[in-house]
Amino acid sequence: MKTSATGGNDEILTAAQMQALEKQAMASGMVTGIALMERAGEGVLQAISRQWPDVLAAPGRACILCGPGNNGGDGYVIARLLQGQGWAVTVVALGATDRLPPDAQTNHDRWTARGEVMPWPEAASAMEGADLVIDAVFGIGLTRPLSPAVARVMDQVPRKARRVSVDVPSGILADGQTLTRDAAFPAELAVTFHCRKPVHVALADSGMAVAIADIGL
Ligand SMILES: NC(=O)C1=CN([C@@H]2O[C@H](COP(=O)(O)OP(=O)(O)OC[C@H]3O[C@@H](n4cnc5c(N)ncnc54)[C@H](O)[C@@H]3O)[C@@H](O)[C@H]2O)[C@@H](O)CC1
Ligand SMILES: [K+]
Repeated sequence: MKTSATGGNDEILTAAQMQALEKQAMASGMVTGIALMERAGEGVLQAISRQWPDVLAAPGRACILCGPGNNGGDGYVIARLLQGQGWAVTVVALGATDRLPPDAQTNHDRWTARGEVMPWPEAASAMEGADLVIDAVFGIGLTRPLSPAVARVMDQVPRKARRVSVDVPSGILADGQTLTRDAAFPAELAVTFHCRKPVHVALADSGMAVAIADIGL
């Protein structure tokens, strides 16, 4: 199996088990959600560097697709970190950006102090010519098939770009059940957190690179 571990461990947790673990860690005061989100964003960049050592060394143009939950929050962290490394970053948001969960909202607001957020209908033009496309649309919170408007964008992701999914490729359920619409982000690399979720085993077997980022849980 092509698992390039960047930390984490060998267990496999379902989405519900992972959510419970994060909740417990935050409730115990061991870590805050905002710290976990920052580590998640940093972990994705570290995993990209390990997968393709040349990519981050030569800043280019990145497009980050951000969803309505905490997976989107990770995307806003990545946008800020990439911009700090000299990348030209375009962020595209799915849905309203004033009703995000608190940690995602904080990172959205940190991003908008630095750059713009484009609305979802502009996703295809925003991705055009990008060297790196990051999928932070849905993670372990996905519960149903992508809407047609989201599925269409997944088909338009430029294949010349390096394509990275945060946690789980959007459109695929972390626990591996099949959805009625099979559109999903065409990731080359998926970077998950703490440990793999059930679907990462099958994704790695199908040839996708899967990295595990240690977020200190
Ligand atoms: N503080 C935290 O909770 C952390 C969360 N992390 C990230 O947060 C992700 C989980 O975040 P969330 O639980 O907010 O969930 P997601 O961000 O995966 O999904 C957001 C919301 O989208 C809605 N949804 C589900 N399927 C949909 C569909 N097909 N179309 C439209 N809307 C749909 C659901 O209501 C869901 O809550 C993880 O995958 C990981 O990337 C990491 O940042 C680590 C810390
Ligand atoms: K994702």
